[in-house]
Amino acid sequence: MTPTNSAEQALDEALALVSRAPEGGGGGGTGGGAGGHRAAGWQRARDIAAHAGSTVRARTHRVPLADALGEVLATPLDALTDLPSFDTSAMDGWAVAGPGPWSVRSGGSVLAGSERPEPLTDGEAVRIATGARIPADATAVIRSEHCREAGTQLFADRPVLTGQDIRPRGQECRSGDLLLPAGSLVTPAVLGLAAAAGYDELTTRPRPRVEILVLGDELLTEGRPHEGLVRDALSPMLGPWIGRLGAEVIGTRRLGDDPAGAAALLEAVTTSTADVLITTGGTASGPVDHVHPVLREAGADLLVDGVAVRPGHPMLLARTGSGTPDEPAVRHVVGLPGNPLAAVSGLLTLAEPLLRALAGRRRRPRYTAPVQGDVPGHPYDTRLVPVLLSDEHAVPLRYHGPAMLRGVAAADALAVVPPKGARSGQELEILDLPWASGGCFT
Ligand SMILES: Nc1nc2c(c(=O)[nH]1)N[C@H]1C(S)=C(S)[C@@H](COP(=O)(O)OP(=O)(O)OC[C@H]3O[C@@H](n4cnc5c(N)ncnc54)[C@H](O)[C@@H]3O)O[C@H]1N2
Ligand code: MOO
Repeated sequence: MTPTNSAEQALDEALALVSRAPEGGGGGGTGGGAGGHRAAGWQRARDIAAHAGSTVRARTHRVPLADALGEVLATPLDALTDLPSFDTSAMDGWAVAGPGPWSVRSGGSVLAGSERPEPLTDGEAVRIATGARIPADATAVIRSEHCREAGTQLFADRPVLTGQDIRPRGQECRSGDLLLPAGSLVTPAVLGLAAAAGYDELTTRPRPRVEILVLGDELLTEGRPHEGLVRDALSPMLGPWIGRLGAEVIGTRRLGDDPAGAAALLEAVTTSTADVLITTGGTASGPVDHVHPVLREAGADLLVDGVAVRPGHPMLLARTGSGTPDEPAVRHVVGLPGNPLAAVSGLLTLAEPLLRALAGRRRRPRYTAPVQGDVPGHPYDTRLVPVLLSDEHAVPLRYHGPAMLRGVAAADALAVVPPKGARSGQELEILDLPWASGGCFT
């Protein structure tokens, strides 16, 4: 089974043959692309995007614990207390002092959270709960199932070791110990640790702010496509997706293909309060594709202008502002192609590494999976193909054409198919979709 759309592939290959000159391997080189773009190799484009994000001066803020989820620690997490902060019982049972048998102290149990218990005298036992404070001079805790009461005496069923089932103060950490370094991702586990260690707030790097601009006159916001108009598939998809990438989406706007749309785009590129503008459509060389002209007019630096990847070829990354006192705001623009799967490709190729770096997050560890079935390749470009992940294989899905979302909507991940394709069983790099695994906590 070769679960690819071969007719579409043939067309893509034919187009590539007439529109670009071959570049050795396509994985790292550059070459003439759509509209004279200089396409970066796929991996190189990701590296440029990650580097662009890592060179922006980091902001920090102090937020309540719950708001820090998914952000990155801007300062080390030092313990504000010993943990545990008192000697505590690890089990429900008896705190005892010295060798047994012990005389049972009357007057109830020592419970978790109760006030400081009276010290034990040698030969004495008191009933104790898990998490309760150990009375001074106790030498061990005996689990309730390992001893028996007879009258006012307590007998152990097995030898009792000094210190058994007592968690001594500071066993996990001492006040001031480094628990996690700056740069750690705040996961649910980190929130738990921070709370245990006494934190109410954390100092983190704020999420990068993203504004989404959806370009196109042919887009409907409701109902069925008709009369050459299509539903806007990107507005509903991009906001939540970009949120899952760890960014804060401050707004999504739709702009027309007319001069007013171009003017609004120029204004956004030059004055938006977002760290990153993500545009869709208008990246190619059609009569109303005004992303390039607007970036030129804004004096933006084009860091990536086309990528040797299918779909998604005309995607771009640009930067405005230099971070100097004259131009304090550095702003990046990610131009995603309008074709919906091409936009997804741009999201994973450029937006994801850029946003990760701006958020201060480490790059995702790379991993591979063997592909099921031969996968045709583009002659020079990398392909990103929606796959389902089974226990053993990445299984390519159909409906992966640039204008289609049917494949990716059913997918766990995209597989990175090198130029010229892959043989069945070949290990392919896998790009997880943020909801499938390894995603953000948003
Ligand atoms: N002469 C050339 N033409 C094209 C080239 C090329 O190299 N030379 N590249 C093709 C490729 S590859 C892609 S991808 C597209 C990129 O086009 P744009 O980014 O300029 O996008 P548009 O032209 O505005 O739209 C393309 C396509 O996508 C539909 N679209 C746009 N926005 C949405 C949306 N929000 N929801 C759903 N569909 C959307 C739009 O209707 C078009 O069908 O350019 C090729 N052309
Ligand atoms: O094929 Mo274009 O590369 O993104 O649709």
